[in-house]
Amino acid sequence: MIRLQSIGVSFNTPSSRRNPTQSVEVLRNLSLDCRDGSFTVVIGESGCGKTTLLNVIAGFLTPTSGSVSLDGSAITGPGAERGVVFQSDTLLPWQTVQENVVFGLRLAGWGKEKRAEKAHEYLQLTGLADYADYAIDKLSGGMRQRVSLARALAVDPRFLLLDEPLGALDALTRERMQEHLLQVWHRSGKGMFMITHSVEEALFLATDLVLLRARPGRVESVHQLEFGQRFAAGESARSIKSDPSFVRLREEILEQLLQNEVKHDEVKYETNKEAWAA
Ligand SMILES: Nc1ncnc2c1ncn2[C@@H]1O[C@H](COP(=O)(O)OP(=O)(O)OP(=O)(O)O)[C@@H](O)[C@H]1O
Repeated sequence: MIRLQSIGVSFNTPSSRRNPTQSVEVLRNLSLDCRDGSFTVVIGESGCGKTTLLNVIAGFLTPTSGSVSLDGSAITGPGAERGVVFQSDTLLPWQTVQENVVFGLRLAGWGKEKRAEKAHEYLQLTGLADYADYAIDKLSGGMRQRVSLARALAVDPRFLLLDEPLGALDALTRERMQEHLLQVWHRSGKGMFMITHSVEEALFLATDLVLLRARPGRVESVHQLEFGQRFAAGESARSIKSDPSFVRLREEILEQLLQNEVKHDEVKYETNKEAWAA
């Protein structure tokens, strides 16, 4: 289990001559548990500290206060047990799909045959088995994100940390990718920690939906959900997303996010209403 205890993060901002040591508090007293095999999704207004939180878990950033641990051992830097997938893929365009997927294994000294075996396993899991020899630049955005997912999974992490992995995709591809993510989560048994701006996506995927409140970033509420499990058990995405309990919760959370935002900025309320609902 990944455990965040009373995390605080402050950044020194570009200083003025009058106030050379200005610091901005981004996260305050944030505690959260990410259980093995759970699908934790974090949502909250822009700038509330979601990526900062992911960076703390990934070990890219040391918190100013508090502690972050994996099974009781302090996280002090990046580690193979926590794979990261970013919004824009970081694939090597001159290599094939398969070469990209086994990139980390090659660095770890795996032999050719074992690499091919692993690649096959994860290309199957992400629905890319027929594209192993394709060049990266011949793939669509959704396929590229699936390659990123397969590459992160191939080194067998305990947790996958996903920073808005579907944010750059068109609406239809995004829906398909949500389903893919749930299948991968269900079949691989990995713990997922994901950031999104879409309330519907968060509700559909999460077992643990975390709402962050901004300035400074802190946990507002955590919802235990089972819509994703229903999809994994065979119910269709459309049936789940149109279920009255899903729609009601979507509206409640949307309203909560908008209320939080309006407290900061009256104008934002109207302009952001559509974006949240996307
Ligand atoms: N290295 C840094 N130095 C100074 N300020 C930073 C740094 N990293 C992030 N911030 C600030 O911390 C705040 C939170 O940023 P973060 O990227 O974590 O928010 P977010 O919720 O992920 O935002 P978004 O939804 O827009 O991606 C922002 O105000 C940002 O400007």
